[in-house]
Amino acid sequence: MFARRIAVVGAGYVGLTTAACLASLGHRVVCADVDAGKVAKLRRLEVDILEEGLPELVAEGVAAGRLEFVVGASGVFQCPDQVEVLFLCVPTPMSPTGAADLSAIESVLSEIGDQLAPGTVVVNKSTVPVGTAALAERLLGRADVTVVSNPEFLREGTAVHDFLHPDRIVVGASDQNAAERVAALYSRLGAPLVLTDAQSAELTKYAANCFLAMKLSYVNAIAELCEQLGADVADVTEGMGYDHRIGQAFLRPGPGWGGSCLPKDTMALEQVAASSGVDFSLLRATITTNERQFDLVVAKAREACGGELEGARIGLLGLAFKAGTGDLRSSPALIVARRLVQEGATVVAYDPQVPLAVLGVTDGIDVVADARSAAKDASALMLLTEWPEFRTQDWTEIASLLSGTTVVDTRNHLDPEVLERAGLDWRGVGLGR
Ligand SMILES: NC(=O)c1ccc[n+]([C@@H]2O[C@H](COP(=O)([O-])OP(=O)(O)OC[C@H]3O[C@@H](n4cnc5c(N)ncnc54)[C@H](O)[C@@H]3O)[C@@H](O)[C@H]2O)c1
Ligand SMILES: O=c1ccn([C@@H]2O[C@H](COP(=O)(O)OP(=O)(O)O[C@H]3O[C@H](CO)[C@@H](O)[C@H](O)[C@H]3O)[C@@H](O)[C@H]2O)c(=O)[nH]1
Repeated sequence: MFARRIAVVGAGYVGLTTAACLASLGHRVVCADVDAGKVAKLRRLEVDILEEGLPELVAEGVAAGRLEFVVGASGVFQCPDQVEVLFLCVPTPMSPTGAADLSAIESVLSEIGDQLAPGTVVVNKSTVPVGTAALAERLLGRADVTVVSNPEFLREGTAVHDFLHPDRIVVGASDQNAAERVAALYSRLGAPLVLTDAQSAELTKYAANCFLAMKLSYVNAIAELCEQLGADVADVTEGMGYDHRIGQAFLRPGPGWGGSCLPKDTMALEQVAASSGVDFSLLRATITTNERQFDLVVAKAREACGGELEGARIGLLGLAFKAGTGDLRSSPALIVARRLVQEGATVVAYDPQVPLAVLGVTDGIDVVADARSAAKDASALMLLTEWPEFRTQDWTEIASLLSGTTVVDTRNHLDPEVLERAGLDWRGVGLGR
C-alpha cells in the first residue's frame, strides 16, 4: 500500500533517513524540522550528518518530487495532499533523573493535534518508555487518530543500509488495522515482521539496546580478566563468537560504549525498572562496568605517562564515539579526553570527522587538523576511535614526533608489528603480555 502522503517530523539521523528511504521506496514524503537552518540546507540538498548514501537519496527524492522539507511540525499540513501517516522522529534525551525526556514528543503532539485529518496514523519511531503510545493518544484526545509504536534499530554511520535492510520491523498497536497500514509501508523490504501491542514494541527497543550494552560491558570485563590472566581477548572472543547462540558481532573490546543511544537508553530502562519495582541489577552492573571502563582507560594513560598525568602532554587519535560518524554525543573518547584534562594533562586530539572549532574552551581539548600534529611532543599517544586511516599513518614519522614511545590502543585497532618496527611500545587491551 502506498500512502498518499507520509509526514516525518524531525530531520536528524532517524528522521532524515526515514524520510529519504521511504521516498526511495516510492512513497511521497514531507519531512519537517523545527530547525529552520537545517531545513534551508536540506532544500539546497546539503546533508550535514555523515551517513553513507544519504545525500544521494535526498537528492534523488527531491528530484523525483517525492521528498520535500518544511519548517515546523505543522508545516506538513501546508502541502495540498492529506497526510495519512505521520512519523515522530524527535529526540528523547536523558533528563537529569536518567528518565527519557518526552518534551519534544509532547510539543509536536500539541502542535499538530488539531490539524490531523480523521483516520491519520501517528507512528512513533523515537525511543520511548512503555506507555508513551498510550500517553500520546491521551494527549491527542482524538478518537479518530491512532498511535502506533514502530521503534527504529538503525546504527549511525550505516543508517541508510540498516533502514533498507533491517533485521526486523517491529510494529505495535492496539488497532490491528493501523498496525498493518504501517507494516505495509515496509513491505518491499521483505524483513521479518513482529506485529504486537504498543507496550511490547516500546520495550523491545530498550531490551535490544540494553542487551547490546550488556554484551559490551561483558566483553570489556573479559578483556580486563585477560590482562590479569595472560590470555588474549581476540582469541577468547573468536572462540566464543563461533557459538551461533553468541555470534561474533558486538564482541570487540574498547574504551567503553557510548553514542547517542546506548548510554541514555540503559539509564532510561533502569529508571523504568526502578519505578516498576523490578530489581534489574544486571542492567545497573552493565552501566557501572562501563563507567569503570573509562577509569581503566585513564589509568592506562597515566601509566603510559610514567604514573603522573599532571603536566603530561597526550595526543589523542579519535573523538567520535565510533568510526563512521562525526557524532560526539556521549562519546567515550570525549569522556576520557575530559578526564585527562581534569587530571592536569594537556590533550591534543585529532579526529577526521570532528571539525577543529567544535569543542569549546571549557573542554580544554586542543583539536588539531591531523594525526602528526596530535603526536607532536606528546609523551604518549592514545587511540580512542577506530578510524581506518589511523592504521595507515606513517608510524615512523609519528614516532619521530613523539617525545615518549608509548601508544595506548584502546580498540586493538593498530598493527602492533608496524608500531614496534617504528620503535614504539604498542599497548592494546585484553592482552596478558
Ligand atoms: N541516532 C540513532 O542512531 C538512533 C537510532 C534509533 C533510534 N533513535 C531514536 O530516535 C530519536 C531521534 O534520534 P536522532 O538521533 O534522529 O536525533 P537527532 O538529534 O539527530 O534529530 C532530531 C531532530 O528533531 C528535530 N526536532 C526537535 N524537536 C522538534 C520539534 N518539536 N519539531 C520538529 N523537529 C524537532 C531536531 O531539530 C533534530 O533535527 C531518539 O528517540 C533516538 O533515541 C536514534
Ligand atoms: O564490538 C563493539 C561494538 C560497538 N562498540 C561500541 O558501542 C557503542 C555503540 O555502537 P553502535 O551500536 O554501533 O552505535 P549506534 O549507532 O549508537 O547504534 C546503537 O544505538 C542505536 C540507537 O538506538 C540503535 O538503533 C542501534 O541498533 C544500536 O546498535 C560505540 O561506542 C561503539 O564503539 C564496541 O565497543 N565494540
